[in-house]
Amino acid sequence: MSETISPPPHKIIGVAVISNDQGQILIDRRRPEGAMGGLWEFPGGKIEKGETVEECIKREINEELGILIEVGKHLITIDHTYTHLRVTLTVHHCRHLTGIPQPLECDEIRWVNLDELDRFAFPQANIQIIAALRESDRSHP
Ligand SMILES: Nc1nc2c([nH]c(=O)n2[C@H]2C[C@H](O)[C@@H](COP(=O)(O)OP(=O)(O)OP(=O)(O)O)O2)c(=O)[nH]1
Ligand SMILES: [Mg+2]
Repeated sequence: MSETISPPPHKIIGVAVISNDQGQILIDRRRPEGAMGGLWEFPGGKIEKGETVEECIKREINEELGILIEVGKHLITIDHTYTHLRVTLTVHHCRHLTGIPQPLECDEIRWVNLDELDRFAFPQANIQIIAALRESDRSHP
């Protein structure tokens, strides 16, 4: 009998690093159940058919947090393979426009300063996002 090895599922995700006028960044805590439960992340979700990454990010942020944002420059794209899952995270800088963020699909939301990010537990792939964010902050604070 032969066994076939299938590759892990691959999720293509648009991710927002949302800044406010105080220079803080919005992070959310994933619900305790399910994959990466309880870890903090930058809000975002799966790109739907026919959608650009910018459209996806805007839609997901409105669905998950009930706010409007402006999607700005591309920050970084990360391809990361977890034990049973591969993710491609396309991350954009975004600016908060209107609405108070609500935890509609997550456990908790916080506005944090860049130097506070180390206090929160993120998925492995986010190490590169946070490094890129610090780098971009150094070059244009
Ligand atoms: N939104 C977001 N997802 C991240 C980050 N880092 C990271 O590894 N991921 C992973 C976690 C998830 O597997 C995937 C995001 O997919 P998703 O939010 O659409 O899906 P999910 O797993 O929460 O839930 P589901 O809709 O598949 O049931 O990307 C991050 O900073 N933000
Ligand atoms: Mg999501």
